[in-house]
Amino acid sequence: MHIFTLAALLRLQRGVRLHHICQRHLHATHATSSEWCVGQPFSNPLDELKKLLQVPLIKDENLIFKPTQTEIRKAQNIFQGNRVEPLKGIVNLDQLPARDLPEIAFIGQSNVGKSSLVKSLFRSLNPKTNHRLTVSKKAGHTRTLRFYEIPRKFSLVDMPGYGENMPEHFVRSAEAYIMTRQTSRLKMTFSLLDAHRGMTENDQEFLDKLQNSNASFCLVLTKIDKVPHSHVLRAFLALNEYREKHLSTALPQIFLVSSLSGAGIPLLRSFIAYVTGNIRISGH
Ligand SMILES: Nc1nc2c(ncn2[C@@H]2O[C@H](COP(=O)(O)OP(=O)(O)OP(=O)(O)O)[C@@H](O)[C@H]2O)c(=O)[nH]1
Repeated sequence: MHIFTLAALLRLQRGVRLHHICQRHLHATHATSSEWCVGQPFSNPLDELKKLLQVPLIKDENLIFKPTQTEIRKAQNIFQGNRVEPLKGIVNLDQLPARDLPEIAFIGQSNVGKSSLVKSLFRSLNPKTNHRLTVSKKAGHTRTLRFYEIPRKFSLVDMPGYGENMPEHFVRSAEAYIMTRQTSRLKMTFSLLDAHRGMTENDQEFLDKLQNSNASFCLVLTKIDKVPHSHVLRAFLALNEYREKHLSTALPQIFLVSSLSGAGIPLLRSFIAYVTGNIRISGH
């Protein structure tokens, strides 16, 4: 039986030192991006990583968000079957949208893949959004808070990145939005980290700020297509260990995604639909 509830997850802390276990039990592998189970209606890339370890990757499976295929399809319909309205980018918080919708924010180092992820969540059936959401190899491309609204359901907020080419207004725009908006509309902040680069000092600094702010946040490893599974596993375990030691308010679930291949995207859509109150998940 699932015991997953958001409130319960926020209280949970576990003390497993998986990183060290990993060093002893990791199978050598050169599996590549194409081997993530992208085509399956429900596929959590974490399931692929489990095959690389001889010990459980997750101590308590009950903590993992596991929607049914019907629930995943419902979430899919919300993202792909509705009109998406890209709003004008803002920098000043007094210009925040007035509409009373739940909001979800994506934050992370510049170039980590925030815009690509938002684009991937809405992909294909919304050509207008695809057109308006631009990505770039150049770090620091996104300069403003950009809201993508599904009317009457929720808004996704793409943010400028911290680190290289960070806009000078970052602290009073992006950071202030996350720290203050959580008391009203912001339901979850997704903190993105690059599976290829691993966690950087900038990431640690920002995650520590999130922890101290009591924001509801969870971690996402991006670009999992870019490196072998063994590399993703190491990045996952290092991040999980940091979470267990330092980020007691982060949700235990770490999402793995590739905006390029689509791996992990249906699961993330379901989670967003769930935390914004747009679908119910059985047993949770
Ligand atoms: N291989 C791979 N490349 C990706 C993925 N997601 C993003 N990228 C690439 O990474 C670069 C940066 O992507 P963006 O989505 O613009 O990153 P961002 O975090 O919004 O960047 P800033 O606007 O600089 O903050 C682009 O060249 C993307 O094509 C992914 O899942 N896999």
